[in-house]
Amino acid sequence: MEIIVCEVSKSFKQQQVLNQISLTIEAGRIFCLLGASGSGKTTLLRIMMGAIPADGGSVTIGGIAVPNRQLLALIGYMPQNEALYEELSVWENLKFFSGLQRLNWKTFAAEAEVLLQIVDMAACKNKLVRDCSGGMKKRISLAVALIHKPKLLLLDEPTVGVDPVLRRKIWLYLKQLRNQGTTILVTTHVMDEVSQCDDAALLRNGHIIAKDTVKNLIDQTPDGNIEELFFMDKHPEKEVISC
Ligand SMILES: Nc1ncnc2c1ncn2[C@@H]1O[C@H](COP(=O)(O)OP(=O)(O)OP(=O)(O)O)[C@@H](O)[C@H]1O
Repeated sequence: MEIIVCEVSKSFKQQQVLNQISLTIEAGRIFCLLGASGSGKTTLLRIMMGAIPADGGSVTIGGIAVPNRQLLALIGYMPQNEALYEELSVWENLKFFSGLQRLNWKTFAAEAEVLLQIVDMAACKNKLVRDCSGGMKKRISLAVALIHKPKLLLLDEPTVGVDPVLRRKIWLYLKQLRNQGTTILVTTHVMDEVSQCDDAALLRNGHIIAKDTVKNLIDQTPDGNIEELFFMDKHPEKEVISC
């Protein structure tokens, strides 16, 4: 599902976080939104799915203007801070969220087993979420976002705190989903993650300072390090103080 972000702006009180952001995310690609902590990645993601309103501009997903209740059924959202029920087990959480998406039992059970294997939580499926570690909660949250096989995945820093072996497994799975036509948007401030993606946009001081295929972005740098593009920004604005 193609996402078109058109001149989106957002301020919190006096602080302008997003300044007329325009961006097209092509369907069936893995797109990375890269920016420092506090640069507005989560804010943009939340506007894209209609969780918070923009002050100006518009977002369409698959040609439908956001916010739209029907669209939500097609989106899998993994927030940065897990929104799980601590008093329920891992399995019960998956069951609860699949119920919101009206999955029947058989479809749910088959999909849940597969996802728990992928995020390496199959052996802990009866554990209460409150007894899980931060990294485990992250993995459960990813499984929750995927349970209804969404056409669009919005993943806010999905692999933070995940060990390298599992991270590789998760990326392999995301690429498999991409190959089946799922559009995936991930935010990160970790450069390594960008290389897993097809396209990337760099967010700085409320602006997109570069956007292209990851390959083309790497080719623009002297040493193959996309991070360099932040230093090569030709229009550095006054640093935004975010606290
Ligand atoms: N509801 C809110 N009220 C006030 N300020 C907010 C709110 N949400 C976000 N902000 C501010 O907007 C700025 C951007 O925050 P955001 O969470 O979008 O950044 P981010 O790039 O996702 O950061 P991180 O990588 O640390 O998660 C920050 O300065 C943050 O404090």
